[in-house]
Amino acid sequence: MTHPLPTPAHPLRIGTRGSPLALWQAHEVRRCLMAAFDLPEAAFEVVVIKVTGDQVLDKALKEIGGKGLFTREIEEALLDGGIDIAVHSMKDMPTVQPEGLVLDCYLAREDVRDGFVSPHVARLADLPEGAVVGSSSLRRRAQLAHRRPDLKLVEFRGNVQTRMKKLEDGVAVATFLAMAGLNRLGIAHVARSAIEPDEMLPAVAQGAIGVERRANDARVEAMLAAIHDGPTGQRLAAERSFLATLDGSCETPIAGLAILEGDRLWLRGEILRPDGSDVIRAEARGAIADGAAMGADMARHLLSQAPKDFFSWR
Ligand SMILES: NCc1[nH]cc(CCC(=O)O)c1CC(=O)O
Repeated sequence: MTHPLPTPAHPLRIGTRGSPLALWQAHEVRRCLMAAFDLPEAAFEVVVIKVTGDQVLDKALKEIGGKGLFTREIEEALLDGGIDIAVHSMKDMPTVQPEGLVLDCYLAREDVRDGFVSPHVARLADLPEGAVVGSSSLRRRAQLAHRRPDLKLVEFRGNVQTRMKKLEDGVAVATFLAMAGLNRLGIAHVARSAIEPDEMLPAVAQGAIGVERRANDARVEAMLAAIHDGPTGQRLAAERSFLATLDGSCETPIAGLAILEGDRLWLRGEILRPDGSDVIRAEARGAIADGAAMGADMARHLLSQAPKDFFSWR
């Protein structure tokens, strides 16, 4: 390191949302940096930033206007210099960052699968005819409606505890949470089973933590390079290029997953109508270095297959 490292007197400020999962992720980034540079905990300061998306719990996310809802205030703090890095769930991140910010550091990816959460039913396939399931994710709702048109879908938001209470109260018999979040919070047991990607393809970048920085901050750039996970970067390059070409966000019914197989990359993607009446899927295999091009090609292929009115909900 040619740059001075942070010290307890001049700590590196890590910006995050205040949810339990977001805090865990910020502390994980701190742990990685402490280990990489042999620094004490006091060389870092975790700064909690309130974001619009966390304060509006009574409305469906898509009503309050999706993109950047959980990130805007954090990115403003980063640009203003109030924080030095920002930690995000990559699943929630738009594919384009504001001028002056860069998002190219990813920690090693967690479990990418969705978890099936239910006090009564062991697996997705065991849901009885007409069962009520709770989810506010446009992707999960569309995938379920497609697979099981008999199910009744209700909106479900709030933290894990709130959702578990709703299940106990009988508001729904099951819901879905990313296994990554449950694993990180040490509560994977609330999921009765993990849903394999061929049954429910996860959201692009699900399970990956990203660290955003100012483009002109060379010290932070060098520090983040030390904790970046290359394979996760290769997978997200393909998935996020797919998403970018579709012009989607985490609140649109788009799913995508890249898996590395030796020196090859296997990419799967799908787009759905929100009511599940239609799904268009594709998959491709190619060289890892071609991941971004594969993602864009796959997106264009899906778009060319989609009927004219497929995106009329946008
Ligand atoms: N959209 C909310 C969100 N963003 C990231 C995660 C989970 C952790 C991850 O995927 O990295 C979740 C909650 C969920 O889908 O259960």
